Amino acid sequence: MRPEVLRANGLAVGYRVRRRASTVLSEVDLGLHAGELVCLLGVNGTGKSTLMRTLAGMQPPLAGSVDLTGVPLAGLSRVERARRLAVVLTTRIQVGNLRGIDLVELGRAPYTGWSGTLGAADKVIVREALALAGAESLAERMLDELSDGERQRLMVARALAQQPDVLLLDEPTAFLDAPRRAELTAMLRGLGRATRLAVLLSTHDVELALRNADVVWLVLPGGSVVAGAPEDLVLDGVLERAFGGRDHTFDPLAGGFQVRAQTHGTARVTGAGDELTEVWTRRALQRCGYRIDDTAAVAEVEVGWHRTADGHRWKVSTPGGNSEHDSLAGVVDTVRRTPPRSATDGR
Ligand SMILES: Nc1ncnc2c1ncn2[C@@H]1O[C@H](COP(=O)(O)OP(=O)(O)OP(=O)(O)O)[C@@H](O)[C@H]1O
Repeated sequence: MRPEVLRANGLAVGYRVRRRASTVLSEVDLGLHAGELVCLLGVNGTGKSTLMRTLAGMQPPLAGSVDLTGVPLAGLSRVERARRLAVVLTTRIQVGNLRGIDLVELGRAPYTGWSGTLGAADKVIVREALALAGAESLAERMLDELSDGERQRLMVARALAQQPDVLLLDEPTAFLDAPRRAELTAMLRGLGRATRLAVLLSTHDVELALRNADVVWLVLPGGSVVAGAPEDLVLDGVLERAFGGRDHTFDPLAGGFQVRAQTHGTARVTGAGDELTEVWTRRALQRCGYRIDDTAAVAEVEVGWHRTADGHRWKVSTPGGNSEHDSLAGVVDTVRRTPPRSATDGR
């Protein structure tokens, strides 16, 4: 069993407003292990940032305690804490006249003493951190000239330069484009495997978390947190309960969210032998508000396809007649012109 590097014991997190406790999450009993990538998921305002800040020692717990590498966090000095735990928050940093590398070098502060002078070994660690975060090309750039995503990568590099046992990141992918998000998540996962760094990151990117996390901590409505393998949380229906809403639903087959569209009727998809075309044909029909049921006795829309020399050709049957198309845009256009079920009822 990998050693536990961070533990929440009966933790309650929240705020004191006019001396009254306002609890956001309670009875949090969770452990983070060396080398593990844990993603913290939950809908807006459920307490992810509050939990992160409490685990990082940036705000006091309302009850319970946090242990860092087996030692109560509350008993550690700032320097001892900074050598074991690094935090990356989304709050915009106020930067003066600093280059990228100057920011990353600040990550060595817990090791350089009062002088802040970096030795040769510190400089190697800073360069390594820049490389790991994919931020080498940003080293000489001025911080106030960088995009949010570029600055975020430098913040991750600064945290890595701290050489912590535990890395906490609050929505680190918020400012990143999709490839950069996937890249950063994969890098953090790889880092855990290579260096035994334990990473806890909060994110709204559920699909990315499901594909990458070793464990998901899921904040449930009502203020509790459950932990489990991502696949188990999907199969148990817990994820749908946490995220499903009036207007959207979590599709456990696709592993993603769908708008709960008003159903225009039923569609049958009859093409076969080309999985990719099948998936995107189904998605196009769902986007138009159709429920897909290939075995339905009655369907308002039927779509089949076959390969052609330069692509695909789709055949569409609707109550209005049959048509053929060279693209899914043509299919969607035709299907959208099909009256919804209520209008065709009683024909
Ligand atoms: N300083 C504060 N004082 C009192 N209540 C606060 C304070 N900061 C946040 N809250 C409340 O605590 C709850 C949890 O907020 P938190 O920011 O932790 O949620 P979150 O899950 O991180 O949200 P999001 O996904 O929107 O970032 C919210 O109801 C919020 O209004």
